[in-house]
Amino acid sequence: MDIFMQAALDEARKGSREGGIPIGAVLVEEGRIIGRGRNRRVQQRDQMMHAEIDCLRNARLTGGYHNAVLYTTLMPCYMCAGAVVYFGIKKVVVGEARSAPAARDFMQAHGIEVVDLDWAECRMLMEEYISMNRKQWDEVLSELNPDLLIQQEK
Ligand SMILES: O=c1cc[nH]c(=O)[nH]1
Repeated sequence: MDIFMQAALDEARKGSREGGIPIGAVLVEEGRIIGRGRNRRVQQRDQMMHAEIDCLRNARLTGGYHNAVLYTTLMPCYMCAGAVVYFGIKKVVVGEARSAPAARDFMQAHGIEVVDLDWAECRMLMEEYISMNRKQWDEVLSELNPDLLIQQEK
């Protein structure tokens, strides 16, 4: 069991209890969690508030995260992947990558190591959320840049 993915999952579950989208993230440096966050789109009515962004906003300032690893329950989207690249994070560990089109290739093209654990718990949490909130999740997906989606299908 990966304790850091478990911590990200705890964030996702917290989000779910708040009525939000169950995606969580933690930032880890030298074996310690220095930031935690969860998707708060619904709670704060803020479409920028993805789990990874919330996590980075909450992270302790250390003068860069070059030695940090980001754990996130869902493969990061392009916005979150951009933040990962911006902050020089070198490794991202992902709970699952099936629930949404995402930016795996973009991160790898920037030299970031991406580890996909494909955890059943992460998948099930999202599957349950999507089945009960189809309209809300479709709204999230409809925000994605269609050009990027077409590129992924190729
Ligand atoms: O919180 C979220 C939502 C969608 N995609 C992400 O990468 N994070």
